[in-house]
Amino acid sequence: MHKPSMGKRPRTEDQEEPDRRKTHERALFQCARLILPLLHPPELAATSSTCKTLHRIAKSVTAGRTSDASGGLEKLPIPFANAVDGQPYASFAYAPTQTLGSGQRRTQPVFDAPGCECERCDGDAGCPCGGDYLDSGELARECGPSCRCGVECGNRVTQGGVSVRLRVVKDERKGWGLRAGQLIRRGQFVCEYAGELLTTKEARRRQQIYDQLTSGGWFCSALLVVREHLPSGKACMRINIDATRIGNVARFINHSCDGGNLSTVLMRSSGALLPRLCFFASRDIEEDEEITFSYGEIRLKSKGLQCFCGSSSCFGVLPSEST
Ligand SMILES: C[S@@+](CC[C@H](N)C(=O)[O-])C[C@H]1O[C@@H](n2cnc3c(N)ncnc32)[C@H](O)[C@@H]1O
Repeated sequence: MHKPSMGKRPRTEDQEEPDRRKTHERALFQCARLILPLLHPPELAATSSTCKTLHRIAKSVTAGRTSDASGGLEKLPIPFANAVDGQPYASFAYAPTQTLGSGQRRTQPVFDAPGCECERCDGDAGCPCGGDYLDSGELARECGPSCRCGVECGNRVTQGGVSVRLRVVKDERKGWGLRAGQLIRRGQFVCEYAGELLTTKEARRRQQIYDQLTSGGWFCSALLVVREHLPSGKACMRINIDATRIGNVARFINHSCDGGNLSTVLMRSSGALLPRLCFFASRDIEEDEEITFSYGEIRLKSKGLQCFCGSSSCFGVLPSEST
């Protein structure tokens, strides 16, 4: 005789379906939360239109990118603001300090600077690494890896990243630009120009590509060439920093023919391999004022990109040098 079973009745396929779907959705959600933040804006938009779950995650990725250009890599968030068009943010990989570009060998010439032996360097007139950045001309020194003091030393102001409030704001004619999010006092450190350090050969190769892209439409390159004259006066060291693909907030600083409101300082940290290009406020900068500097004096291309700096000394054309 057939006896009814007292245990659980086996579930039908129809009953299992919702559970299976939930498991799939959970797995999709977890994968998407890891993968979507890695996508470029067009891929993110395409993915977002495939289903509600991905749309929701893509929206939160966009909101995160818009609220902080540094993606949490600086002490303070650096939000984007755009009242010009629908682009919520600019896409690039954020690096708070310089990185070695492709083709660069890892062995760089070491700058032979002995570090200091101070217990505390703050206000210590005897510290050999110190100096007043604004009055030091274009070259300055800070404590660094070969010093006895630690990272908290007051003579390492450019090594902690951005510590003033900044915003990236879109302008109709100049594209994205950097604005002060607070009053910045004369002499305050604003940011370093961080990007990929390139060999001159690689810089020239990239510049050619960027020139072609720029002539073909709206493209902004951020390749900066810095020339440092060595004390002998006979030689010149050249530093090529490309912040176009990998860089920090300095890649948004636009040019001003009157020199803008920043001083550029080549900063050497005692014992560090290479100097870094650092920006300090050359005067008080009001909240919401655009932060600018001069890209240079030379204009090789008389028909170069039009300048919209708006200063009374505007040349009408952006500086252009042979790379
Ligand atoms: C380093 S990027 C600065 C950020 C850029 N505006 C963006 O949208 O990413 C340099 C480019 O910005 C634009 N730019 C900078 N200063 C400008 C100015 N004064 N007038 C017009 N365009 C400017 C040019 O297209 C230039 O090639």
